[in-house]
Amino acid sequence: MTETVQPFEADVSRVLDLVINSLYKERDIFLRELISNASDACDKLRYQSLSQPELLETDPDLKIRILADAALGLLTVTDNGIGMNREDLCENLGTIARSGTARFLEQLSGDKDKDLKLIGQFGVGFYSVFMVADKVVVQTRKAGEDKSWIWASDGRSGYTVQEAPATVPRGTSITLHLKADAKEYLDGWKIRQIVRTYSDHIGIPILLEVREKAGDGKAKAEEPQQINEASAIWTRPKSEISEDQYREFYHHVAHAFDEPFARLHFTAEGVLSYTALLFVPSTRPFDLFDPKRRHGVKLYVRRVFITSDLEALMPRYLRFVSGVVDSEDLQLNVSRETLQHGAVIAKMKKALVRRLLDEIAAKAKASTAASADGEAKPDGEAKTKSYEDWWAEFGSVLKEGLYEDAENREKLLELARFRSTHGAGWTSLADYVARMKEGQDAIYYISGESHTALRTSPQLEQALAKGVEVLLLDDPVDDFWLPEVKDYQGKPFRSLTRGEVDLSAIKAEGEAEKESEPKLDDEALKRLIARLKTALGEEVTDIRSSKRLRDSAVCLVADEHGLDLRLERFLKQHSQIDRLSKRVLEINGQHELIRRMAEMAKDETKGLQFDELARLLLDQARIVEGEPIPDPGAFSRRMSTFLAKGLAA
Ligand SMILES: Nc1ncnc2c1ncn2[C@@H]1O[C@H](COP(=O)(O)OP(=O)(O)OP(=O)(O)O)[C@@H](O)[C@H]1O
Repeated sequence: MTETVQPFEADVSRVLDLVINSLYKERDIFLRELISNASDACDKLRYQSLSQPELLETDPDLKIRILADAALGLLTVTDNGIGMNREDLCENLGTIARSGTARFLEQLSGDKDKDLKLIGQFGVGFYSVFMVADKVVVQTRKAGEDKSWIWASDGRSGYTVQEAPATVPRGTSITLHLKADAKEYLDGWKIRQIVRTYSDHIGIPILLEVREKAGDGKAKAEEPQQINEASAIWTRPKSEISEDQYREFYHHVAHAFDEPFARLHFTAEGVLSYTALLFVPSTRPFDLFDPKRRHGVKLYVRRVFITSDLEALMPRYLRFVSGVVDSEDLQLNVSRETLQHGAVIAKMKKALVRRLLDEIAAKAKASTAASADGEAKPDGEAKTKSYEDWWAEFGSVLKEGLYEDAENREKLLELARFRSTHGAGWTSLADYVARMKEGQDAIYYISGESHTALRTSPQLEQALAKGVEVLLLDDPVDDFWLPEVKDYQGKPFRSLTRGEVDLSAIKAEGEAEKESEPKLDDEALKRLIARLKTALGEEVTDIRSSKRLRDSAVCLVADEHGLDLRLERFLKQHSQIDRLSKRVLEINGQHELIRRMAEMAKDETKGLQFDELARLLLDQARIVEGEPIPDPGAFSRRMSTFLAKGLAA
């Protein structure tokens, strides 16, 4: 019975093209992908058999077999795991199920080197077989089902699925018709070398059988031999695991292909007994902000895989962590529901989070020490990322913990890095506090869309003149944790764009007071403010003399009890609020324009002109703040009128 060829989903075709054309030099990885999938399939079956032992049929010893048949030019990888039915085949091998795929494809630039790096991070899975095979046949039967299926494809036109004429053993068998230039994969030595390099961490036996072509044209068979250690890597002593083995295991569990940034491997004994082998990636996964992102930490109970998406095991803000936690205490047949709310998981989570944060802190410390040394790193270390570079990719996620996890807030604040007016790089809060000026009792910050634009905000003029450091917060998540966190080491966080800010108590050496310049006296200021209030009436909540401005004439700030300016804009953009609230307008009594306006305010014949100027001033403050001006046409007319007057004078 033949079936018509079904086309691959568009994404699959694109990924196939990329894989075949760009990863050519690394084609050994196809075998790693097949073994990785086979091992996952065995894990899934072992778990399901806990509640349905009959699924194991008469074949309970889970294993992976590789058969290299030189006479036929075929390489077959077989597992007796969970298997696939017709729907599984179409869904898993005809589409790309992974949620980040679309974003991954969007990020491809057409620049071969860059794309290669991306593909390396993404992982290519099953489709990598088409680098070495011009035809692939999958025979499979799902555990507990009678029907067997055959899926076949040349990796170009699409695929066919049909029911197999005879029942096949449970599990999946994938046969590659090797291309003429890929016959090296029939060599036992080559296969052993690939398995040693990439798949040595696999916890179930991998058996290899090689059939060579004998002189008489007939096949000469070798007895199948086990070619791996077949012990789960996390159960082995640390001293016996090489860096390469750790890395390959990380690639397997995380479905990632970067260097891990940090690793945690330990066994806890006592009230709770478990082993954890966890990894922190160095490159941000594509789907880090995808709500459907699969959870990265797998739960095992006494070496049996249980689940890979137990939310209770890792907090959301550590969703980039992947690896394995293997418990000795849990019941094997306990339901997911019970696990999710169980005390054992909660306790493990607490300990895991603490140790992970400590490990990241150790990385931060080592990275700072290394950059302070300024020594050239040995070759092996050159690849490791600095903590700051790592933070740039993962900081926004970790900062979610500042409002989600009050218990670890202190640790997270120590880990956090920010842009600030002190240099171009990142700073820690500890370093900020160490640099605070005499008389300074708060950590000043300003938040907005980009730290480069923030550097020239009028609201930080006084602070800059006094040498007071200001954090430049340009990550939207900052607006969410700040209201919760309030202080660091007893020093409150203080926004420069909200409420009244008075820096006069801060003593700063060599402070260049603008003493020489004339200043409006209190009386004149009061009068001007009253006059501005009549002109701008309903448009602002208040008008006051500024203690934060130095060079600019005006700026906007939010009410002490209102939302910070940027948070409000952010909420509006995301339709969480209908409109922005009214602002406070601050004026700089030392600015020439403000002084001239004070003069103008005394002259009643210039009333209309004053009103126009006041509106122009307010619009100017809005523009600097990046806020919309309500009537751009009127703004432009006023501007032209005053410019023309200025030129005529
Ligand atoms: N030997 C197998 N037995 C059972 N299911 C399999 C087997 N091989 C592949 N699959 C199914 O096909 C899916 C797609 O496999 P593929 O290798 O392309 O992606 P993946 O394993 O999900 O992720 P990655 O690309 O990172 O390896 C798997 O998730 C699995 O459901």
